[in-house]
Amino acid sequence: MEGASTYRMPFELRRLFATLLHYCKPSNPAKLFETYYEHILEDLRRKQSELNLSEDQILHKVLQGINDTLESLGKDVNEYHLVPFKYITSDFERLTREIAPERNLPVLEEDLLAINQLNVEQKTTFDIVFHDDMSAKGGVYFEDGPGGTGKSFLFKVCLLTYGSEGI
Ligand SMILES: Nc1ncnc2c1ncn2[C@@H]1O[C@H](COP(=O)(O)OP(=O)(O)OP(=O)(O)O)[C@@H](O)[C@H]1O
Repeated sequence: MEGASTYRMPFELRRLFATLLHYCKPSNPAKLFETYYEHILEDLRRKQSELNLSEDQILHKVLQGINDTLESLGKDVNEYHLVPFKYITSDFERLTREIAPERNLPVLEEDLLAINQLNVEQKTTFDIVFHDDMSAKGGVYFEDGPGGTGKSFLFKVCLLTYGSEGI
């Protein structure tokens, strides 16, 4: 952790910290957490005044970052007793976590133009999906077809449209 803290980004340190907890089983996780706490929250500290974050909210976000990695390893941050209270994730945070990676995808200029390139089948599917969503009908859609027929292309256009509409 000490070496990594000099050249790794804080969010990477949270991931590394979680990985260490899981694979290296430190004898005193709370002490390790306390020692590197300021390193693993540096990014949040910088945004603290801009986002008006309290110390409790920063701690919550740090635990959330660690827990995200631990959950992908089948664990829970509460098992390590890093803090003297139970960490609880709200349903909203869970939902945001699923959506956030999609929202953070880099958008290229060519991607923004892709909506004008949809072929007839892609456009028909796109219209069905967005008509349903705009009319608040919503739904779950299953996209299938032979390889190379443009499923990923259509999916990318749908994602970008969702993002730009703020849906
Ligand atoms: N409407 C379109 N206009 C221009 N290029 C397209 C269009 N649709 C798909 N393509 C291009 O065709 C190629 C194959 O498309 P895509 O990867 O979306 O197919 P796919 O059905 O997801 O394939 P696979 O099932 O093999 O992953 C890609 O290079 C993609 O950019």
